[in-house]
Amino acid sequence: QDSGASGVPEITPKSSHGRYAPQALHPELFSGRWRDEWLADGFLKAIRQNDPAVWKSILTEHVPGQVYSFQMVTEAFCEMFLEEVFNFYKSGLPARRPNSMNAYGIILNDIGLEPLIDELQRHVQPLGDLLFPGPGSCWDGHHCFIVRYRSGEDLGLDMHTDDSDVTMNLCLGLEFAGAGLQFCGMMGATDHRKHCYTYFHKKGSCVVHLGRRRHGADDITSGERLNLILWNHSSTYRASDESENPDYLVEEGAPDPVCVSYTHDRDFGNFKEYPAGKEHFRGRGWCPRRKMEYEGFTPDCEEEQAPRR
Ligand SMILES: O=C(O)CCC(=O)C(=O)O
Ligand SMILES: [Fe+2]
Repeated sequence: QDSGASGVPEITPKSSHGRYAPQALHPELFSGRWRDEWLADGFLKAIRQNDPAVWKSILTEHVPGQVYSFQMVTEAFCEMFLEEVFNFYKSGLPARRPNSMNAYGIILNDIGLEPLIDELQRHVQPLGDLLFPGPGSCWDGHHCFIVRYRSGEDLGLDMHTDDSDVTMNLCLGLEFAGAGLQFCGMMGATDHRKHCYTYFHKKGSCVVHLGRRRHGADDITSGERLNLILWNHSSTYRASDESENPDYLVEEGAPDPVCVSYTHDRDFGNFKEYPAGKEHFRGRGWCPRRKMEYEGFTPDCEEEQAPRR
C-alpha cells in the first residue's frame, strides 16, 4: 500500500460494514435490487430477453474479440450513486483502499453495497459467457471498488493487469478531460507492451476486457473522475490449466512508450521519466521476465533487485 507517500490519507484496515447503511442518503441502493429506471434501456432489454443477439446489439466492439463497451446505467443513476459515495466520504467512516495503486478509492463491499453488486454481476453474467467463455463463465466472486481522480490526488493510473478474470469499468462522472484508457497486449504475449487501443470514458458506459490485458489510465487534464470497477472472478476458470499455467513468450521488440509501467517494468526509464515520487520503483520491476526480453533490451538500472515474480 502507498500509505507512506505524502498526501495520502491514513489507510485503515477495517471496514465500515453495516455502519454506513443506516446513514445512507439513498437506502434503495442497499436493498440489493436494481430498479429498472437505473438501467440503460438496451441493457434492461438484454437482461429481460437474454438473447445473445440482443446482447450483441447493445455492444460496441473496440478491439475485435477483446475490448467492448455498452451503456449500462442512466445519468440519473450516476448522479445518485455519486451522491452516496460523496456522503460516505463525508461520514469519516474508515474504508480500505481497493489495491496498492488506488490511494483514494473505496471498496463497495465494505460500505454495505455487496448485495447490489452481487445482483449486478448476475445481470452481466450472460455477457461474460458470450464474450469470454472461460474467464467470463461461472462467476462466483467479485471485487468491486470506486476509483477517484482529481487535482492534488491521483490523476491517472499506471499500466497494469487486474487480479480479475473479466473486468467491467463503469464511468460515473463527474466532468473531466483527458483520461484516455490505454489498452496494450495480453500478459505474457509477444505484444504485451504494444499499444492496441485508446478508449474514452463516457458517463454511464461500461468497458469490458480481460483482466490479463495490460491497461492504464492517462492523467485527467481537468475536472474529476470516478469510475466503478467490477473485477469478476471465476474459480472454475482459475482452476483450469490455461489460467494456472499461462504461456509467457519472448517480447517481440521494444515496448510502445504508452504501454510501459513504472511499477512493473525493468526498462521504464529508457522510455519515460519516472514520475515525481515514483523514482523508488527503479530497479524493482519484473517485466519483461528474465530470458523473455526482446532483442536489444537493457534495464534502466544497473543494480536490479531480485525479481518479485
Ligand atoms: O481509471 C480507470 O478507468 C482504470 C481503472 C483500472 O484499471 C483499475 O482500477 O484496475
Ligand atoms: Fe485495471
